[in-house]
Amino acid sequence: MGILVAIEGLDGAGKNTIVGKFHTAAAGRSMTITSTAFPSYGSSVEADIAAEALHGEHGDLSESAYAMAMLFALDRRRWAQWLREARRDHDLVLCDRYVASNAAYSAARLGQGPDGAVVSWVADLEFERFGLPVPDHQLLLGVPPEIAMERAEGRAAVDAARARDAYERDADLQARVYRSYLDLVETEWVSPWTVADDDAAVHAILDLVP
Ligand SMILES: Nc1ncnc2c1ncn2[C@@H]1O[C@H](COP(=O)(O)OP(=O)(O)O)[C@@H](O)[C@H]1O
Ligand SMILES: Cc1cn([C@H]2C[C@H](O)[C@@H](COP(=O)(O)OP(=O)(O)O)O2)c(=O)[nH]c1=O
Repeated sequence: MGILVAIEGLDGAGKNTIVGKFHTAAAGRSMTITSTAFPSYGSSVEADIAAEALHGEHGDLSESAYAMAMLFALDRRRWAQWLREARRDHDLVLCDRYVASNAAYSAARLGQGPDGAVVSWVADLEFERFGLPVPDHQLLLGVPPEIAMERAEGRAAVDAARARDAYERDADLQARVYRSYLDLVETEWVSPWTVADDDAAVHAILDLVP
């Protein structure tokens, strides 16, 4: 039985990059590791519809914070059993975004705090009703909005497939999402958090593996 760790942060913070660093570092410590990423584009219709909405399709769908959160939650629900089995079979299971993404982005969109209605709704929906495992630990990449946005812009400039979506273009939203994440950290939302970046983050999390 290993630990399930959610990696959180803004668009462009470096989540995908750090997952690669975890795989390399885990090999050096001969521990078993597996990872996944949400939204799980290409393998679930809900994730694809959410992405299309964020890129301007489906009329005003992306205007509804609750509709978007439900799509992301339904996408994740498909992975509930995989996640439980992965934690049983590996020392470390990483999720590039997890339920806290839904909490942070929804709260930011609706102008609510960590005790607000949408954050409780997300936790109840995903953990209680959909049976997703509560993460053992959560890592917030402490990269502030200005830097994360620069990185996302740089990525979009070299890779047309990574054109920025409605959330990524909205500097004000990114600033509010970062604040929401810090609120979740401060209230230890659902499990303990570490705020770190780069190698320090990798070492801090690997040291938690039993
Ligand atoms: N520690 C870092 N320092 C500088 N640039 C980085 C760092 N980590 C990632 N990047 C770059 O920033 C961009 C976004 O990284 P990525 O891992 O795709 O972010 P995310 O998955 O959080 O959206 C990429 O172009 C990546 O090469
Ligand atoms: C997984 C997830 C993402 N999001 C948001 C965060 C991102 O801005 C957006 C798309 O996810 P993102 O991680 O940016 O996907 P990609 O980098 O592969 O395009 O959706 C939520 O609001 N809730 C969620 O549960």
